[in-house]
Amino acid sequence: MLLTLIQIGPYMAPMSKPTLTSVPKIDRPTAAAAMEAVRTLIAWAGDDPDREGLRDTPKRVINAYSEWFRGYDLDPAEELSRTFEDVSGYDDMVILREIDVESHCEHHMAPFLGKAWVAYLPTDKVVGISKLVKVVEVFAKRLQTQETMTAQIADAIEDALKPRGVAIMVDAVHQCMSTRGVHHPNVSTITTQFTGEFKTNPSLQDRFLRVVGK
Ligand SMILES: Nc1nc2c(ncn2[C@@H]2O[C@H](COP(=O)(O)OP(=O)(O)OP(=O)(O)O)[C@@H](O)[C@H]2O)c(=O)[nH]1
Ligand SMILES: [Zn+2]
Repeated sequence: MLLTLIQIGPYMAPMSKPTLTSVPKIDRPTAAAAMEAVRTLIAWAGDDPDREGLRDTPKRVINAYSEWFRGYDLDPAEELSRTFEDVSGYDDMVILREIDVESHCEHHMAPFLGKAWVAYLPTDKVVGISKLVKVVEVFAKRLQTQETMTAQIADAIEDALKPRGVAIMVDAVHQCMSTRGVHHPNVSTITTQFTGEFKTNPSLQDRFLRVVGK
C-alpha cells in the first residue's frame, strides 16, 4: 500500500513516487503564518484571539504541534542503523510489549492513544530494543491512519534488519470517535501486520498473539 498524496495549496511541491515510509516534501509556512492560522481557528470557534487568556495560545499551539508532529523530521532508517551481530546464536523472536502510542488521525487531527506490540525474528543481527520504540514514535508523531502507521512500522523494520519476519499489533482509541461523531469511548481499534514467517507459520503467529493476549 502506498500513501495517497493529494496536491493541496501552495505548500506541496512536485515530488517523486513516495515509498511506504517516505514523507511529503513540502515548503513549510513560517511560524508567524501558522500562528495566524491558529488565531483564525479560535475566531472561527467563536472566541476572541486577543482576549488575555488566548493571547499566547497560538504560540503554545505551534509548540505543541512541534512535539505532536516531530516524526516528519525523523528518519526510521537512521534509528535502526546500529545493529549488533554478537548474540551467541540467538534466533528466536524478540517482542516489545505495550509501547505507548500517541498519534493523531489524519482525518480530524484528533489524538488516538493506545499500545503497540512489535516483534521480529532476527537473521544474523539484532537492533537495540529502544530503537524499535523510536520507530513506533517516528510514525506515531505524524498525521496517520492506524492502518498506515502499522504497515509503516513493519516496513521500516523489514527494510533495515531484513529479518525472517515482523509482527506488529496496535490497539488504540480514537478521540474522533470518543469525543465527537459517534461518541463511543469504549471502542478500541486493533490493527495487525505480519510479514515473512509470521505470515506463513500459524504457530509463530499464535505465539505472538498469546504474548499480546488478544
Ligand atoms: N480506517 C480508519 N479510519 C479512521 C481512522 N481514524 C479515523 N478514522 C475514520 O475516518 C472516517 C472519516 O469519515 P468522514 O465521513 O470523511 O468524516 P466525518 O463526517 O467526520 O465522519 P464521522 O467521524 O463518522 O463523523 C471516520 O469514519 C473515522 O472514524 C483510522 O486510523 N483508520
Ligand atoms: Zn479521526
